[in-house]
Amino acid sequence: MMPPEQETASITTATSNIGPSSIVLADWTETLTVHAEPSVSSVNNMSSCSQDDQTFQAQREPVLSRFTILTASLRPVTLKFADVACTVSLSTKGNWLTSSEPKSTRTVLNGVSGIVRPGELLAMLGPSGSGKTTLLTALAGRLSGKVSGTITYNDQPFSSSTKRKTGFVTQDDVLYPHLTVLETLTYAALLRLPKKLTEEEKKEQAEWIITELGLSRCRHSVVGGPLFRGISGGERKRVSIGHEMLVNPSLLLLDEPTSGLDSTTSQRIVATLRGLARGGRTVITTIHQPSSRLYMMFDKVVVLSEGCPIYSGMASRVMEYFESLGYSPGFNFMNPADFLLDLANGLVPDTRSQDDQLGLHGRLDHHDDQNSVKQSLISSYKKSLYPVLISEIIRNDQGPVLSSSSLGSSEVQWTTSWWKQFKVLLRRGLQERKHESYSGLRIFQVMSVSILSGILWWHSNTSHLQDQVLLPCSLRSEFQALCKLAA
Ligand SMILES: Nc1ncnc2c1ncn2[C@@H]1O[C@H](COP(=O)(O)OP(=O)(O)OP(=O)(O)O)[C@@H](O)[C@H]1O
Repeated sequence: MMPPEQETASITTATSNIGPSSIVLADWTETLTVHAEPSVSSVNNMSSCSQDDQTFQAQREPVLSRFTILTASLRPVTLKFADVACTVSLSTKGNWLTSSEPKSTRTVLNGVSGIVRPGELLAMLGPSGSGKTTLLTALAGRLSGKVSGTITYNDQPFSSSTKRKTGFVTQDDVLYPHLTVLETLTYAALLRLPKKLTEEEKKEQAEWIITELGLSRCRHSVVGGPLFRGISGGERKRVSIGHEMLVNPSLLLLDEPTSGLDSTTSQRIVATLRGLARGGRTVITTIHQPSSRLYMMFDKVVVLSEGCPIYSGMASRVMEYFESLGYSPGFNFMNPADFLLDLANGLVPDTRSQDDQLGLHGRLDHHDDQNSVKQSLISSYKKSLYPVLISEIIRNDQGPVLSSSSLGSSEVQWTTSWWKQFKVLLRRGLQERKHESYSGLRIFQVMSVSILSGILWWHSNTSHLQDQVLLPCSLRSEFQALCKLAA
C-alpha cells in the first residue's frame, strides 16, 4: 500500500491557493445539512480535500482578517515531531524519612512521530489515559525538560516568537465567571493585540470574533462558573477558542474542544477548526470519540495506545493500512474512530453477528490477548510507518523560518506597555468583582493591612524575610476578626 505520508503533497497543493490571510469558518447562523453516516468504504476512498472539502468550501464564505498587522503576523508553521517520549516521576507514598528512596517513574509517551503542515488539521485519538494531552502539551512547548525527542517549528526549536504565534486551548478553561462574553474577549483583545492597533480597533476585533464564532446571541451573557449558571458548554468552548483566535495564531492546539457537546455543536466546532486550518494555519486537536462525520474532517490522525503510536499519517488511509495488517472492521457502517479506539485498546473486531461480538469482546477482555494485539500494532507501526515518517521529517521542505530575527521590528511592537496592561487588568479585576458588596469597613481593612505590610517590609533586610512573612498573615486574620465583630 501507499505510505500514508505520500498523500501530503496533494493536500499542500490544495491549500496553497488559499491565501494565508483568509479565514474560512463554519457558518454558525445557518442550519447545517445533516449527512448520513458514511460507510467505511466511502471513508476509505475519501481524499481529504476532495468532494467533502468542496461542499465545505461552497457552504462557507471566506472572511478576510481585518487588520493588516494581524494578517501579516500569520506565518505558516510546519510542525515536526520525532521520537517524542515523556517520563513522569510518580510521587512515592511515605514521609520525609523515606524520601531518600528512589522515585518510581512512568513512561507516558514513547516514540511518537508525525508532521503537520500549514492548512492541515491533525487529530490525536486514543483511549483515556493514552497520552493525548501530554503529547499536545509537549507540542505546545509547555513540557520542556520532561520530554525527549525532537520537536521543531519550521525546523527551529521552540522559541518566544513561536510561543507568541501559538494558541493553546486547554480542556478546562480559565475564564472569569462574572464577565460577559463580550467583556471576556474585549479584555483579552486589549491585553494581547499589538500596541499598533488602537483601543477601538482591538474592540472591533473582539466583536468580529464574536460574530465569526456565532456568539452574538450570548454576547451580553455572563460566562458563569461552578456555583452559578452562565452560557452553555458549547458557547463556553467557543469563547475559549475565540480567546486564542484573537491574535490570529499560526499554530493552534486544542485539548478536547468537543468534549461534552452534542454532535451538531461538535461538528460546527470541528468545521470551524478546519476552516482555520484552510486559512493557512496548522491546527492540532485531541478528541475523545469523534463521529464518522467529524472523522472525515480530519486531514491527519495520530492514534495512541498506552503512549505508543499505532498510526500516524493521513486520516483517509487509516482503514487501508489496518486492512493491510489483517484488521478490518466488523461491519460496513462502522465509524472509523470507533474501529481505531478498539484497536488502540487491543480489541479486534470480528465479522460475526452482534451477539457473537459481545461474546468475543468478553473473550478478548483477557489482558494477554489485548496486550498481544497492541504489541503487534506497535511493531507494525515501527516496521512500516515509522521509516516513511522519519524520511519525511528529515526532508527539508521548509516555508519561512519563524525566528525572532526574521520577525523584525513588528514583533517588538507587539506587546502592550506594562502601564496599559496594569490599567486593563485593574479594570478587569474590578469588573469581575463588582457583584461583591463593598463596605467602607472592608475598604479600610484592606487599605490598613496593605499599609502595615508595606511599612513592615520597608527597607527590610532580605536575610530576615522568613521571620517577617508570617506577621502580615496573623495581622490580617486578627484584623478580619475585629472587623467582623465591629460589623
Ligand atoms: N505529572 C504526571 N504524574 C503522573 N502521571 C501522569 C502525569 N502526567 C500524565 N500522567 C499520566 O499519563 C497518562 C496520560 O495522561 P494524558 O492526560 O496525556 O492522557 P489522555 O489521553 O489525554 O487522557 P484523557 O483522554 O482521559 O484526557 C495518564 O495515565 C496520566 O495519569
